[in-house]
Amino acid sequence: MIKNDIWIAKMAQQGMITPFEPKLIRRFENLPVISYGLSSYGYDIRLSPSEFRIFRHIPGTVVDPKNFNPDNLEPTKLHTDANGKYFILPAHSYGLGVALERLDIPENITVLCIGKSSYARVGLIANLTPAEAGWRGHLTLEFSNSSSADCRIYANEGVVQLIFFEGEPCSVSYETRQGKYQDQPEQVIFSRV
Ligand SMILES: Nc1ccn([C@H]2C[C@H](O)[C@@H](COP(=O)(O)OP(=O)(O)OP(=O)(O)O)O2)c(=O)n1
Repeated sequence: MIKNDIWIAKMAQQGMITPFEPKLIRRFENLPVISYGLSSYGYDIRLSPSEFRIFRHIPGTVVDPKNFNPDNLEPTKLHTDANGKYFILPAHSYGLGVALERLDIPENITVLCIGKSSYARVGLIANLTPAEAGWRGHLTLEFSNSSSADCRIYANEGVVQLIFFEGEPCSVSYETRQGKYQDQPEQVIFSRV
C-alpha cells in the first residue's frame, strides 16, 4: 500500500530522509520556490547545487552503459540570479543531477521517483526509476528537456517526488545483494556494470 505523510514523517525521524522538511515548502525567504518537502502521500526532494552534467556527442563514439566514458557527460555551470540558483538544460538534451537529500530505504519499502508537474509543464521529464528496498545514498537524477527551448532547473528546490510502497518482506534486499549503486555520495554516479 502507498504510505502516507504520518508514516513518512515517522520514518524520516529515524533517518529515512536527511535533511527532512515536515511540510511542503512553497516560499523561501519570501520568494516562491519549486515546492519541496512532505506532501500527503509522498516527499518532494531537492536538486543538489553540487553538480549537474549534460550529455554531449563525441563524433565517432557511441555511449556504452557497460563501458561509460565520462567525457560524454560535461559538468555545467551553476548560475545565480534573483530567482535562485539554477543549471540550464539545453533544448533536446539529457542531463544528470543529484539529490540534496540522503535516503535510507527500509528493507520492506520500494520507492518510485517521478516528475513534478511544474517541470512537466515546461517540457522537462524526470526519468521514472525505482529506489530499491535497503538502498542508501543520494539519488542520481536523470532529466530530459523534450522541448525546443532551453530550460532552467533550480538547485536547492523541489525536482522529483518520491512515492513509498510497502510490501511483504523480501528475501534479498539491495543491501544484502550488495548492489553496485549502494551508498552513493552527493555527486553524479555514472552507469556501471
Ligand atoms: N533515479 C534514481 C533511481 C535509483 N537510483 C539508485 C537506487 C536504486 O536502488 C539503485 C539501482 O536502481 P535500478 O535497480 O533501477 O538499477 P539497475 O537495475 O541498473 O542496477 P542494479 O543492478 O544495481 O539493481 O540506483 C538512483 O541513484 N537514482
